[in-house]
Amino acid sequence: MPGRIQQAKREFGPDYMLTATKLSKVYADVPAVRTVSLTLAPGQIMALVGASGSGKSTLLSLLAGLTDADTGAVSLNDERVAGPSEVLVPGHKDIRLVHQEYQLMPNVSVRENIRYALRFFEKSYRDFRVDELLRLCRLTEVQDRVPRQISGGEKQRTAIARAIADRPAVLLLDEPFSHLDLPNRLIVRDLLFDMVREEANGLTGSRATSCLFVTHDATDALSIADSLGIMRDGKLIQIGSPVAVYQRPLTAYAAQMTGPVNILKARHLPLLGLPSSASPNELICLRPEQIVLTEGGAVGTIRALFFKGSHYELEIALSRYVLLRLLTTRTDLHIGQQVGIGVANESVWTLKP
Ligand SMILES: Nc1ncnc2c1ncn2[C@@H]1O[C@H](COP(=O)(O)OP(=O)(O)OP(=O)(O)O)[C@@H](O)[C@H]1O
Repeated sequence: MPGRIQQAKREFGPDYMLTATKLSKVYADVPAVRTVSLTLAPGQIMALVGASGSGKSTLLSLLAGLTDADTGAVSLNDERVAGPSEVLVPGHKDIRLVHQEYQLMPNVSVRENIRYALRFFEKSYRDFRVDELLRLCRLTEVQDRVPRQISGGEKQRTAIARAIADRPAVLLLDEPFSHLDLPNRLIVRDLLFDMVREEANGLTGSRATSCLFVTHDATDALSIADSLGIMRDGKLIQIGSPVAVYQRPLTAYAAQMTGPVNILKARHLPLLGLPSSASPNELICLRPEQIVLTEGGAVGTIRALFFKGSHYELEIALSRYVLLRLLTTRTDLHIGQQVGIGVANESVWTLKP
């Protein structure tokens, strides 16, 4: 019924743009976050990828209003998100952060954990929404169990269900995939994807939730995010579409954070049958899938061969110093075999130092 849907939209509030401007945070003498600026639009999924200690969790906590920034500001549309030292109850009512530890209430059931997030809603809507969330998050079967009686994946999904129950404007997730096996990763991935997409497209009639998640593994980030940022030593060093960051990483670190890659000095390009570069010490990157096995190309020796299910990953030595990784579906190869390889010149991408 259109009337009810419009009503729901009003109850859940307007769409929000989250903006961080030059955020910085130093712990003792450790600069955890350094002048980070970003914008998260309604209905957008952003992923931040970075090594352990690069400042991802601290940044999430700053964005959620749970840590005071030393400098810079967070705002939701035109409203500043206050830090914990400025308010009685830390956090912002329209921003949810799901921690790595889930933080479920230990002594109440899964159902009650989710229901609690809806305590200010009318009972009939609350019951309807809890059932809907249990179904969406595949928790119906375990709804009467307490957290210690469910698996890690079920805990993770309960935490997400609780966080999205009242359709926050912004959902922040700290390593949502890190402790999950493949089936659970896919469930959580699809859940986030559907939630943001459906609501962004107006299918549920409520406001568009935007989602920012941090991870040290880019695999999920590449497939579900609209925007991918790379964090290093507290800095957001690159941000763009997953395709752009994957294909055109600015640095060796950004290349390595977004997937398997070969990084070599430009002076070795002739070994691959490519023209030598004007700057021989420049670093270049080549993704493994951009190298093909071919007759008549540069010749190398297979040093290692790893079965990956749908394909093999090969390590091919072109010289004593140059080892390349590439992918193939060929099944007739063995270690020590000499093979020809080919690389298109346009696949080569020069990195900044
Ligand atoms: N409460 C704290 N007190 C002191 N230093 C801290 C504190 N929290 C984080 N740090 C430091 O700040 C830096 C960034 O930590 P943060 O947890 O934000 O990184 P991260 O990228 O989320 O790491 P991980 O992936 O391992 O969770 C690290 O050097 C960490 O040791």
